[in-house]
Amino acid sequence: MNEPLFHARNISQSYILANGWRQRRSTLQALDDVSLALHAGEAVGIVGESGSGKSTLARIIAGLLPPTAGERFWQGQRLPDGPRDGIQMVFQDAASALNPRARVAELIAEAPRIHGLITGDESDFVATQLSRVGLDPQLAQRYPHQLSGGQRARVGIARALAVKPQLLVCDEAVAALDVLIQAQILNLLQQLRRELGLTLLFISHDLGVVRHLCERVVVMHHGRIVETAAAGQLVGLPQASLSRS
Ligand SMILES: Nc1ncnc2c1ncn2[C@@H]1O[C@H](COP(=O)(O)OP(=O)(O)OP(=O)(O)O)[C@@H](O)[C@H]1O
Repeated sequence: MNEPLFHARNISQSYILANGWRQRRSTLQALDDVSLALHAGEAVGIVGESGSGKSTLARIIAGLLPPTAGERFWQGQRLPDGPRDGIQMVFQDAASALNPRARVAELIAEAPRIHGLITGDESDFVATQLSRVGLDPQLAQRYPHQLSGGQRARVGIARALAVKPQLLVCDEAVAALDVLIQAQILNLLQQLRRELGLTLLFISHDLGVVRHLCERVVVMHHGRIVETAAAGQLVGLPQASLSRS
């Protein structure tokens, strides 16, 4: 197969914990030598029980957390620590991920403005981004608390896409939504993936959600990748190993 779009190689992550009143320190190994390659245009799911390291890996891939060990590559070139426009993240709880004091227009326009990606009128740019995720452009003047959960999730996706990423990392992006809205957001992600040729990394504790969207599924357990399979082949995986503890 050709060069992956993105490659995380031998990633490990330890967190230092301060325990109790004596502040004794201990180390928690959240990721242990994880490698993952993503090819352009594919949708890969990561499933695993609570605490298996999914969010830690997502944040490292997105450059929001420097790993204790390991390297990231973009089209074969080693990436320095830190975020980059080509990789964006959509978070579980759009309510807390979106600045409550910023209007939707500002939430969407801020990063592309800084990166010089808005060439014409800024409100037209925002309207286009909102329409693309199925939102009425008039919502641009609202604050996050004036939106429904589903609308906030769409704003979170619009904000991530506004800087034209090639890789979208979704960390439990639909977990906080009710089932009907979840299905709508999954369909939107599917449609955007096709339209924009996105590569998707979709993290969830729910195998059903992952199978809806992804061709390939990676299973994590105790900070390691223990299985990689085509999504359809994971039908028989014990649900208990995926449920939240
Ligand atoms: N900032 C942090 N400081 C210390 N420990 C952390 C930190 N973030 C995560 N951990 C620990 O690292 C391990 C992996 O956590 P992580 O959130 O990556 O797992 P997860 O699979 O995403 O879990 P969940 O499905 O519950 O979100 C857990 O034991 C967690 O308690």
